[in-house]
Amino acid sequence: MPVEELEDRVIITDPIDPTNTATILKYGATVISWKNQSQEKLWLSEGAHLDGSKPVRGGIPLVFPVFGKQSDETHPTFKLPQHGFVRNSTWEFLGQTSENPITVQFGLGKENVDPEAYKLWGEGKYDVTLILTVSLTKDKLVTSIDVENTGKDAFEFNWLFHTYFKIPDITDTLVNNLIDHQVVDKVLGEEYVEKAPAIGFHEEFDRVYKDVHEDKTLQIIELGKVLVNVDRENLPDAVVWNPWINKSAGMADFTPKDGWKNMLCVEPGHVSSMVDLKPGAKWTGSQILTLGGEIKIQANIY
Ligand SMILES: O=P(O)(O)OC[C@H]1O[C@@H](O)[C@H](O)[C@@H](O)[C@@H]1O
Repeated sequence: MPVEELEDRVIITDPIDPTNTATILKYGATVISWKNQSQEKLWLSEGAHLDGSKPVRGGIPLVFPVFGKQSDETHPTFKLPQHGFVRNSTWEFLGQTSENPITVQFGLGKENVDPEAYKLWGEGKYDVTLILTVSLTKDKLVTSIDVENTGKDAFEFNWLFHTYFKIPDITDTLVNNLIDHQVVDKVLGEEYVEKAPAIGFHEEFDRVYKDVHEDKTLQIIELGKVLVNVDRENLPDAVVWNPWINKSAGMADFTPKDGWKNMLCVEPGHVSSMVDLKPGAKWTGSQILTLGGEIKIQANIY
């Protein structure tokens, strides 16, 4: 069956090769598994809560309308909890929209969000409709988000696909094509220009790369082999995160405790600035994940 709807999740299967599947939890519309030839490509904590009691630690949680915790106390998103309210709301399964590539959609409106949480966003005056489209082919997983302002007031938001990749060993892993981009280093509390042609990992890592041109493919490379290519449409920023030893130890839902060795978040988003959406307007952003292929080196020519 190419689309199987269970009570709490939807499983999609590539009609050409049934060893390619994706599982989307209705809670948060979180993609919790992407298997290619039966091999899992996303990292999911063994301690992740999948029962709707907490945002999922792993997979592809969705971040909206605020990334992190807003520090500007005058902004209408400032009261919201870290990463907003869509990762912890239950989305509606809207059904299948295409057979090949197998594609499904999930929707979220004000009525699906806990009213107490919604009130924290601009005193609850905004109206928004979000549609998540998930599409799976042989070697690709595409997630696209449509944000529509269905209310009378303009609003501003961040968007982020908080993607956790499963990797064999973080110390053997590089991410390329971020050279010469402005970066906010949240660990050092500094902003500078990235000078490494490929970044490596040997301690806690939490950086927001700003305005990375869309033509840049971010490749996760392990021992000279491309694991996955991360492409983006309308998502100018990329967060790269690994909590390492101490941060992982402090997260109750992060298990096994040495799981940081086998995960890396590369997160396409619109987070260093906010999207301003007028009443009636619509905005779309996509994350395109493609497995394998050649190493591609791209300098900052923009
Ligand atoms: O624990 P949370 O809310 O899921 O956030 C996880 C991480 O998400 C990343 O996107 C942030 O850059 C990190 O600073 C943060 O720690």
